[in-house]
Amino acid sequence: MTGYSSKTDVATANGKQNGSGNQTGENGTKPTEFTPQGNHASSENNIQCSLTSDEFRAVNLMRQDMYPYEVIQEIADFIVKGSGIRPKIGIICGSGLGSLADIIQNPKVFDYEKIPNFPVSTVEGHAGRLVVGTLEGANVMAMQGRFHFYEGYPLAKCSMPVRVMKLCGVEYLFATNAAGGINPKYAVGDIMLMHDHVNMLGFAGNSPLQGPNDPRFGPRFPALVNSYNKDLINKAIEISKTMGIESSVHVGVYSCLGGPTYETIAELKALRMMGVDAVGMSTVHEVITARHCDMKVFAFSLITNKCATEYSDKKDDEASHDEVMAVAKNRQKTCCELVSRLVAEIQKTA
Ligand SMILES: O=P(O)(O)O[C@@H]1C[C@H](O)[C@@H](CO)O1
Ligand SMILES: Nc1nc2[nH]cnc2c(=O)[nH]1
Repeated sequence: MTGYSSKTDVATANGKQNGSGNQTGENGTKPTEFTPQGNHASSENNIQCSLTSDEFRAVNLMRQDMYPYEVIQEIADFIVKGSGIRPKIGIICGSGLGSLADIIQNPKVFDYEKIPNFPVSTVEGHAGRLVVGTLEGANVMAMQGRFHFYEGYPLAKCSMPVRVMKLCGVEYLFATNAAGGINPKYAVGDIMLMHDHVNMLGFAGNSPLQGPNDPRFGPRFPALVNSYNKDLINKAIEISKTMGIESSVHVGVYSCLGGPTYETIAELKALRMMGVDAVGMSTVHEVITARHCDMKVFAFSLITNKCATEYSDKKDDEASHDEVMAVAKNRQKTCCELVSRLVAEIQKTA
């Protein structure tokens, strides 16, 4: 694991304050040094590496998997001061659902590259911007672009922005995603309100909460049985009725796999046997992180493709990111309306 244990490590990992690599860490050890040729060498065991110093820093930055409370606080302060807004609701836009952030009024936009210590988005359909403003009179912040495990980011890094949201003042997390429909009753374009999940990455021993626990965020052993807020699910169902889309809205179980491959038929059969209705590559670690710090969670999947669960299913049932993006684009108006109306409900009762 490439976590860091001191502030010196934070600086090193980000190549910011420690660019020369010449500082001594809190534990007295010298961090990796960068030679003038661009190669780096450990002063203690003289390990040589063919990466240039910039490449080494980039890899380090990507693998950085622990963010101390103080670093998260600095990022949150940067956003709150820069926007002049303390958001109450945080929205994570799924693949192709970036328009959820476009409906925010009086937006203050932060490119991820310009936010200190923030990762960058590498996936098509994830713009890589944080948008802060108002929606239906509520202060909100939206991630137009999330981070996935398959991009090479550790889970703690994928969901680090959720902790930033928390320290910005966010009480409600709205997490959205594009997902494959496994439940045979689901059609492409349907919306599944998440009421539970199966954490496949957790089964494999991976968690965003792995490593030392900071009790300022939450407890060592958080319970997850009530992760998806029932009031918000019920409100969303009511809203779907007023929108006339209730027949295409379901309540179901989501599972996140590591990706970037879509699933084999045997895997999809196994997931179905486990009670999974929709499968994707995100959200679960964000929800775990949000529940750990006691945020209320609402999450939904837009079903962008139907998963083949029988070998006799047609060959053109193969998933593709182009299809995912196209379906999300088609359904973005409906998703935006659902989100706005739910935000309005929360704001009404505030
Ligand atoms: O960010 P989400 O979970 O919405 O994106 C899904 C999972 C992969 O990133 C991508 C595959 O098409 O869509
Ligand atoms: N894992 C996974 N992620 C998706 N995202 C959109 N569709 C799918 C899918 O079929 N499988």
